[in-house]
Amino acid sequence: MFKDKVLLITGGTGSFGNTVVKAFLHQGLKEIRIFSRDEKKQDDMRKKYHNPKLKFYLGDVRDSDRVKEVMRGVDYVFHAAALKQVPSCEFYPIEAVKTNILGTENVLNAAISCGVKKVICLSTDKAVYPINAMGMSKSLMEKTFIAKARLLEAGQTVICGTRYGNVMASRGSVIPLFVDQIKEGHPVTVTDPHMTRFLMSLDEAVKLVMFAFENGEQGDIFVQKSPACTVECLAKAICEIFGVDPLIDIIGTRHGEKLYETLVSSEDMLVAVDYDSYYKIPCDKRDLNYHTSVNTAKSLVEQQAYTSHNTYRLTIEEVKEKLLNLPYIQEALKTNRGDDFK
Ligand SMILES: O=c1ccn([C@@H]2O[C@H](COP(=O)(O)OP(=O)(O)O[C@H]3O[C@H](CO)[C@H](O)[C@H](O)[C@H]3O)[C@@H](O)[C@H]2O)c(=O)[nH]1
Repeated sequence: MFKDKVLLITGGTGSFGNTVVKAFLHQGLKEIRIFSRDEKKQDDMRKKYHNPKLKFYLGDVRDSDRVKEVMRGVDYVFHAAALKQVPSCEFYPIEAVKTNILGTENVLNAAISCGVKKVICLSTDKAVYPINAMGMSKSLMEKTFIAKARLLEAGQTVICGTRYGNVMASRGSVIPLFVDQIKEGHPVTVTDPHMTRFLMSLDEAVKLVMFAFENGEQGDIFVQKSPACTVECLAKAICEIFGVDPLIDIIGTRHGEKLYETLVSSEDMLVAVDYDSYYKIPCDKRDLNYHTSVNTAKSLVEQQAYTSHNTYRLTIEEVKEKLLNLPYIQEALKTNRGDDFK
């Protein structure tokens, strides 16, 4: 499917981009374009892979002209560029609007006008019943691509999306933070021990995008069924892996945080299609003339949302097993054995 094709990854120097590149660089693609803002990260990636099929383009999704230039000749887009830290978006919400919503609109407009075959937009569980600026901006990103998808005709760009839970050990997230705190001999800072988050690995995130890529039709959103754990359980599991006694500082919930996350809302569960490991939330293709369309909408009966509180809850042992499979943790354990941290 990828043979001789050009793939563009926006925000491609991040954890997701690196995992995709590792998985697809030797899969017969003609070119993988990495579009991102940070020249240092691009240079690091260039040196790391040292492969002529990997092309780097500096720029920002906020700049529509630049996005158009980079889009020429592209077959497929994985749109991962985003502001994704919850607390920082709370302080600078308009920055989240510019990158996550307007940036997405630029990417989609350019993709449609350049005849790109398919775009997969990466979203998050925080876009469902959003209470923080990051989630709200991602929710509007979803609305933006669904609205565009609804108007596109057969043969035009297909736009669909994926929603993730927390990707374990992604940059700036809690797992590397806890590991650093342990290495420095500090207590781990837990916001609320009872807070739950869906856990998925980067490999699973890439598999989800590939599932969406292979199965997605106009406006679909795909979600991976994922287990969850409490933050306390995660903190204890990491301490045990590194052989230190769990020293926990409770710091309280940060701006914009929820006790639990929702991957599929109660309303979307009514229409969600079950694919064993995934849910597909199809696009409601009706237009505004509701009185003329055949009524395909389901009545709003109470349906349980799919949340990190009601999904499978991992035990400490199970979290440890998942952590030990992460290259990040394996690397951290290689460089420092437990006794170094005490
Ligand atoms: O010092 C800290 C920092 C965080 N946490 C907790 O750890 C959990 C995970 O926190 P992260 O900062 O790793 O992740 P968030 O849930 O805030 O958001 C993350 O998950 C999102 C998907 O839901 C996006 O991928 C986003 O980019 C990513 O930061 C949260 O319950 C948080 O309260 C702590 O206990 N202590």
